[in-house]
Amino acid sequence: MTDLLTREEYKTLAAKLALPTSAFIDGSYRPAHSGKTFSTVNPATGDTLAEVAACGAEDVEFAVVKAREAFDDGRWSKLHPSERKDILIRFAKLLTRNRRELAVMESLDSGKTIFDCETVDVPETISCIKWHAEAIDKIYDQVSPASDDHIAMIVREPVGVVGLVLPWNFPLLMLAWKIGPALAAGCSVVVKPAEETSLTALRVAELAMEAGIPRGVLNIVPGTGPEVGEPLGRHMDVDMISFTGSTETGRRFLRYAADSNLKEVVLEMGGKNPSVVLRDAENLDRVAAHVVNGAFWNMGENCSASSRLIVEEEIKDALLERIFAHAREWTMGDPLDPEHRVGALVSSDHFGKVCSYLETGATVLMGGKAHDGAFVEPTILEASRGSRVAQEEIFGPVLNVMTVKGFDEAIELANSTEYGLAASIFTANAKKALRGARAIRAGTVTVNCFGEGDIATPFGGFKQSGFGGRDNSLAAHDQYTQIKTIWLDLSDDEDEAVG
Ligand SMILES: NC(=O)C1=CN([C@@H]2O[C@H](COP(=O)(O)OP(=O)(O)OC[C@H]3O[C@@H](n4cnc5c(N)ncnc54)[C@H](O)[C@@H]3O)[C@@H](O)[C@H]2O)C=CC1
Ligand code: BAL
Repeated sequence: MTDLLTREEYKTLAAKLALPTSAFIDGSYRPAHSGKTFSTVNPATGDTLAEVAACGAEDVEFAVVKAREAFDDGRWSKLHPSERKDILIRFAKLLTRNRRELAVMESLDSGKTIFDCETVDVPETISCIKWHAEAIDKIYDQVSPASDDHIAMIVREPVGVVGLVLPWNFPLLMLAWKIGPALAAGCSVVVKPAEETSLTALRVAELAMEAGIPRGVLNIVPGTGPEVGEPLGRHMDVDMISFTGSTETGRRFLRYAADSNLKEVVLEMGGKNPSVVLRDAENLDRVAAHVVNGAFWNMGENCSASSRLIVEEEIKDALLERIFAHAREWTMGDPLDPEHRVGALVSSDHFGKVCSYLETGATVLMGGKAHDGAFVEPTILEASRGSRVAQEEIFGPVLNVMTVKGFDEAIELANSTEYGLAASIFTANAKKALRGARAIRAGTVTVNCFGEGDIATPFGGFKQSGFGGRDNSLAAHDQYTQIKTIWLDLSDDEDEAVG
C-alpha cells in the first residue's frame, strides 16, 4: 500500500512542481512551430497551471519524420528484445523514483483525487510498462506445418510508426497501456495527449530518454484534436492509430484512415455498462460496495463505469438502502486531500455536460447537486430504459436504476444500448452467472465483483465500444505487431526442376 502524505504536504509539493510545457520531439523539448500556446487549467480551482505548446500539422509532420527515421535505422526497432526490455525496466524504475511528482501533477491537471493517483494510476502505469518489458523477450514466433522440403515461419514484426491518441480520464495510465506494448514491440510512437491533460505525458517522455529510449522513438505532440489528432490520423506515413476516447471521435479516425493510407486503426471507446443484480445475489452489502465503486470511482469518468443498475424488483429497496449507505462514504472535495474519493470533473465544459443530465427529468434518489463549477455529488437517478440517462454515456458520477422481473429481462436490458464494453452480474447461481456472462455482449464481464481485469487480461469492447484490437495482455502485443509469413525451400537443388 502506498504511503500517503497529508493534504498540506501535497500542497507543498504541488507548489514546487516544475511543469513541462513544450512538445517533446526527437529527444528534446521544443515550442510549437507556430509559437502558439494554450492554457492548461486545474479544474478543481479554475487556476491556469501552465501554457502548453499548441502544436499543429507542421509539428505532427516533424514528429512523424523523426519517428520514421528512428524506426527505419533500427536504433530501437532492431535491438534485441532483451535490450529493449532492460531499457524499459530502467524506465519503470525512473517512473517509480518520480512517482510522487507524477501523482501530484496528474491530480492537479485532471481533477482526479490524489488518493487514486497514488494508489491506482501511477502504480498501474509502472506495472504496465514493466509487464510488457518483461514479456517481450519471452514471446516466440511460430513455424507452421509444412512438407519436409519447406519451412514456413510465421513471424511478428513491429507495425512501424504508430500514432497514439489519448483521452483525459486516465492520462498516465492510457499512455502506459499504449506505449508499453508499442515500445516493447519495437515501434516508434507519436503521442497526442488530450488537450485537457498533457503535463504528465510530457514529463514521462523526459524520463524515457533518461532511461535510454533513443531520440525519435517516443514523441509527444500536445494540441487539440483538429490541429494534432486529425493530421496524425490522416498522415500517409503513420502505419497505425491506437485511440481511446469517444465513439464519435473514434469514427473520425476510421474516416481519416480510409481517406489516407488505410492505416490500421484500433479504437477503445465509450460504454454504458450495466451492473445486473439478481434476486439470489448473496451479501447485498458487498454487492452495494461493488456497485458504488463501479459507478463513482474516478468520478464516473471511466469508459467501464457501471452507470446502469439493473436489479430484480424483489431486492431493489434492500439493495438501494445499502448503496445509499456506501455512496455516503464517498467524500468529495479538494483532490489533493487524500481523504477524498471524489474529485473535480476534468473541465468546465465537461462539468456542464454532466450537469445537463441532472436536468432531464429523471427522479433523483440521491445527490443530484453540483458545486463550485467543478464537483458533482455521487448521484443516483431513476429513469426509464429509453431515456437519455439510460442510453447515453454521461461520464460523470451518475448511476441510473432500472428494475426488472427476471433473468431474461435483465439480460435483454443489459444489451439494450449501442455500447458493449463491460458488465457485472451478481448472483449466487453459477449457471445463471455463466449464462449471463455469455449472453451479455461486452468485452469484459465480472461476476460478483466490479473491475476491469488487469494488465494480463485483454481490455476492449463489443459493438460501438471497440474496434480492431485489445489493450493490455499479449493481445496488445498483437496490436502493435503484424504477421509476416516467410517460406524457405529446403529441397536439394538437384531434386526437381522448378515450375
Ligand atoms: N475512454 C473513453 O471511453 C473516453 C470517453 N470519452 C467520452 O467522450 C466524451 C467527450 O470527451 P472528449 O474529450 O471530447 O473525447 P474525444 O474522443 O473527443 O477526445 C479523445 C481524444 O481525441 C482527440 N480528438 C478530439 N477530436 C478529434 C478530431 N476531430 N480528430 C482527431 N482527434 C480528435 C482529443 O483531442 C483527445 O486526445 C466524454 O464525455 C465521454 O463520454 C472521453 C474520454 C475517454
Ligand atoms: N478504464 C480504462 C479505460 C478508459 O476509461 O479510458
